[in-house]
Amino acid sequence: MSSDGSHYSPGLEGVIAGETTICSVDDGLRYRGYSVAELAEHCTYEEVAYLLLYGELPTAAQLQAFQTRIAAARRLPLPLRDFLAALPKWTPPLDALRTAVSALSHFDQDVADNSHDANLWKAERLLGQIPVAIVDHYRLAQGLLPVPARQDLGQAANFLYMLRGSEPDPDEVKALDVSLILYAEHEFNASTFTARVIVSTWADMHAGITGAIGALKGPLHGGANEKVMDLLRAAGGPDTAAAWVQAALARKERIMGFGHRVYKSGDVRAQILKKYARQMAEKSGDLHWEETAEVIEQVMAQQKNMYPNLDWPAGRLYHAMRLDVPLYTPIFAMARVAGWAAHIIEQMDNNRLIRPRAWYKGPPPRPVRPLAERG
Ligand SMILES: CC(=O)SCCNC(=O)CCNC(=O)[C@H](O)C(C)(C)COP(=O)(O)OP(=O)(O)OC[C@H]1O[C@@H](n2cnc3c(N)ncnc32)[C@H](O)[C@@H]1OP(=O)(O)O
Ligand SMILES: O=C([O-])CC(=O)C(=O)O
Repeated sequence: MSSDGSHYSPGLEGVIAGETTICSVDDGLRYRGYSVAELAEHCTYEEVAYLLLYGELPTAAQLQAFQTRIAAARRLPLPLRDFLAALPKWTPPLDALRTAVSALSHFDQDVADNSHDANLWKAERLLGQIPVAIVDHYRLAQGLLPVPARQDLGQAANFLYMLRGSEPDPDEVKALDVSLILYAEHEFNASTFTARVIVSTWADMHAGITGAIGALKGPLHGGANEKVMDLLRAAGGPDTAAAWVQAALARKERIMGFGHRVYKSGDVRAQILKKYARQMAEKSGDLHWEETAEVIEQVMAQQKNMYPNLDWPAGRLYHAMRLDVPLYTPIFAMARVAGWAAHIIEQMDNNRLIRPRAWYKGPPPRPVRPLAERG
């Protein structure tokens, strides 16, 4: 293929860069053929993670065994916990998680085994370890002792339990669980594609997921959910939000939580999670930010024909649940690890090195002048 740009699409927009059986975005969002709306209504995050990794929804016995294996992995090697405690207090939780996943590779006996089975074992262990890494680091940074994980709780409930050290509220567990399901997978998004590129060199699961967390950080991708509350606070309230967003658009600012590379007329996940964000705000007795968000949605639709993505309700939901903002992108990572791992396994099971070409726009061929002749 020539490098003259005839196949070039900036940002790879619209380019089919691989095959997958995990997720489709064309006919509504589906994981392995199931609509996310149905999965969010009828399943738990663990059922969905099993579906993504193994290709089918689990039977009750398969789910029980899967949950037991994940729960058994819910602890960190002590040297890693000590290292997390030693990080500067201002270390962003997502950066600490990226470091933790990289460090976990040194303690995993199967790190160099890229077989299908070993990749599944490593994925299950990471499903158990990642929430612990997030919460242990968070508590240690606040001078609090980590709370040991519970074996009897699902991912959402155990996360809230470890964070607060108290029995989690069932409504909060359900809302967080739905957000984890909706965040779990999304085809060839930037972080998943990063993971696939990394493992296409025959690196390993931990390398792929460490890189994926790095890619997730940016505010054009996972980092957007941490910007939502800043934006709402800047907008002030329902009475000032329209003028604020119009002025922000006039300044050519991006409204975080709006727009999407694939969805140009709305993201079904944002509709699903909006209901939970509102319910949780009602429960907290404060609808101020829901009402402010409503005004911003109207202005964005009218003026830009642009609609919310999943990060928009997720930021508000987590705020209504009294979670600190720097935990929001780590929660995205804790959910997306199922999708990342499924894609890593799919890539490695049928691998070809991912190595595209670039359209060269630099200087034409020219001779090297010896150092003494330059200047
Ligand atoms: C779960 C997720 O990770 S979803 C993504 C989360 N990210 C965000 O919410 C960040 C805000 N959104 C954005 O920046 C974008 O919509 C993206 C990056 C998500 C997708 O954008 P792309 O498909 O690459 O479109 P692109 O960045 O080329 O933007 C096209 C035009 O729309 C504008 N635009 C895109 N998103 C927004 C936005 N949120 N607010 C205002 N304008 C926007 C751009 O400024 C650009 O305008 P121009 O043509 O006048 O320069
Ligand atoms: O698909 C994308 O570009 C971004 C993403 O991860 C998502 O929407 O969940």
